[in-house]
Amino acid sequence: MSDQELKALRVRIDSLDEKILELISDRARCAQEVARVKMASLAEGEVPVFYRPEREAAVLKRVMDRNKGPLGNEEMARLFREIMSSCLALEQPLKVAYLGPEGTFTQAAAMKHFGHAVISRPMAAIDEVFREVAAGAVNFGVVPVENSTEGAVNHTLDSFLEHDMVICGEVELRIHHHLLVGESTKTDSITRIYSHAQSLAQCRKWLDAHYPNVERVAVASNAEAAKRVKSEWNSAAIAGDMAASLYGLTRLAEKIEDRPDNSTRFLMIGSQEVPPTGDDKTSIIVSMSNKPGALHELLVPFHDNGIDLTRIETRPSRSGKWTYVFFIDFVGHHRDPLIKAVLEKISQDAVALKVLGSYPKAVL
Ligand SMILES: O=C(O)C(=O)C[C@]1(C(=O)O)C=C[C@@H](O)C=C1
Repeated sequence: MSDQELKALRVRIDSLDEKILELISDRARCAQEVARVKMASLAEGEVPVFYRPEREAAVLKRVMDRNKGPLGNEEMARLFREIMSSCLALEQPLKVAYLGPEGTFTQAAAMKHFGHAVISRPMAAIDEVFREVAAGAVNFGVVPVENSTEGAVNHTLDSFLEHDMVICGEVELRIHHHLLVGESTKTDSITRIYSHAQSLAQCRKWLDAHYPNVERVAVASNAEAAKRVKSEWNSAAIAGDMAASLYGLTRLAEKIEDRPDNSTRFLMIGSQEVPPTGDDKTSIIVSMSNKPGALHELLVPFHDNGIDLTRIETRPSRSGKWTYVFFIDFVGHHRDPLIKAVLEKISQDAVALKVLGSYPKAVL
C-alpha cells in the first residue's frame, strides 16, 4: 500500500469519525429528552425509572439483527452497549454493587451487562451485595449463580431465602483461567497456588497434571489471589484477565480450565420489575410439603403446558430439618397468561411460591 493510499483512507476515517461523533451526540441529547419526558409523566409521589432493561435488550437485539458486518454481532452489540450505558448515565448514573474485590469475574459480568458508565462498588461477600441493594445504597447488585463445571453458587441461592429481591437480568460469561505470577516469582520454585475454591476446582485436572505436589490455597476471590502473589516470590495465582491486568501479573500458562466451555451465569438483582419482551426467563422459589411425589407434582404443570425448564436446584429450606426448597428457572414471563395459569396451579399444591423475577434472556 502506498503512502498516498494510506493517507486517503485516514482522511476517510476522520470524516466518518466526525459523523459518528455527531450521531452519538444526537443520540445522547435524545436520551436527555427521554429523561425529561419520564420526569414530566410521573404521577404524584412516583419515583422515575430511568433504567429500562426490556428496552435495552430490544435495542441490542435490533442492532444484532441489522448488523451486516464486517464486525461480528457480539462486537457490534458491545459497542452499542457502551453507548447506551453512557446515555443512561446522562439520565441517571446507576450505582451497582458486585462481588469484589476489583478484578473479579463478577465485575466483568457487571460491565458486560451495564456497560462502563456505572458507578460500581465492590463488596466483600455475596450477602453484602444483597444487603447493599436491600438498603437502597445502590440501584442494582451483581452476583454469580451457577457455573457450568462446578454447579450452583449456594451462597447466592441461600441469600434469596433471606432477602426480598427482584431479579432483573442475567448475563453469561466465558470463564478463562490463567496461571499468574508476579515480577519477583521464581517460576521453578512455586510451592503454593492461590485461587477461589470454585476456580481451583475448575482447574483440578490441569493442576494435577502440571503441579501435583504444590499446595492449593483457597482464598476469598481470584482477585484476592492475584493481589497476594504480587508480593510473594514462591507463589502463583489462578485468575482471569481483569485481575491479571489490574495487578500487573504475567501469564505463566493461559486458559487452564479443564473444560473449554467453562462459563458462569450471573444475576442482576434490584427492586424493579421488568415488563415482558417476548424473550424472557422467570426464576421462582417453591417449597413443597415433604411427601412422596411432591417434586413430580411440581413439575407436571410445566410439562403439560410445554414450558421449557432451564434449571432446577434444591436447597435446604432453613426452616425445618430435612425440608427443601426448589429454585426453578423457566422460559417465559410471569405476566404471560399461560405462565400465570401454571403458577396458579403450582401454588395450589405448594407450601409457598415466590416469583423472584422475570427478565430478558441474556442478549450479550
Ligand atoms: O428508552 C429509554 O427509556 C431510555 O432511557 C433510553 C436508553 C437508550 O440509551 O437507548 C437509555 C437507558 C435505558 O435503560 C434504555 C434506553
